[in-house]
Amino acid sequence: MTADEQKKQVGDAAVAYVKDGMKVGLGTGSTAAWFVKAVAEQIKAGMKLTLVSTSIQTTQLAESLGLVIKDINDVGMLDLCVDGADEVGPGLALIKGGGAALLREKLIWEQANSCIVIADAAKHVATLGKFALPIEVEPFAWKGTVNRISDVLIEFDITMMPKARKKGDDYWITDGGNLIFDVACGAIHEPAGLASALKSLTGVVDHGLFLDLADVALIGGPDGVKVLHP
Ligand SMILES: O=C[C@H](O)[C@H](O)[C@H](O)COP(=O)(O)O
Repeated sequence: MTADEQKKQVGDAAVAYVKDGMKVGLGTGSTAAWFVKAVAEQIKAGMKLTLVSTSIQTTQLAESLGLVIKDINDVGMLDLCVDGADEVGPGLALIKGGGAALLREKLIWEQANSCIVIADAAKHVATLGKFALPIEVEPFAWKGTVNRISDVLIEFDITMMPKARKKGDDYWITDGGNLIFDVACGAIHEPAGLASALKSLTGVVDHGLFLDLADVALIGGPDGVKVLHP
């Protein structure tokens, strides 16, 4: 079973958690895209949902499928958010942001009563950190911010320095107008400590550690979908 088949498998499986009348957050990325497509099928079949999106990319996909995306500020608390991840670790601690959507994703996740992460089996790991941790940085005075990020990383025994994400020769700019730096941590032994130390830095808008946010993980694989809880 290919990774893409597993992504479809979990995107389809997540639809079982969606009930008529719910307010639902749509995640970003190649896995979440399968969920968006499955939701579009449900709506075609008559289900009524209020939908919000975690990125411009997802809004474009949803609208191309005929879905209506509402402004999160007009919707209030969500019943459910379904999104992909780059790594799913112990306790359903996650690394997200491989698609640079981490800030809007985290805002939507924090405004949802229940969050489901969907991923193919290769992303289920014993220790977070093989996937480079994305950090979203305010562009003004970014060099100083990156120096302070590097100091924090050293405190956590992470010796790899932040690397600016680029699109060709240009810096990658997020939907919110910020820069992304990726850190090849290797292994993150203290995710909670690292998360709060990074978040405390002026200039760090947010980072891709999603801790204590996922309520359920659906992990794809040849033996079917595994359902995990924190
Ligand atoms: O910024 C992007 C998101 O956090 C994605 O959910 C994450 O990168 C996983 O994407 P994919 O399903 O394409 O691997």
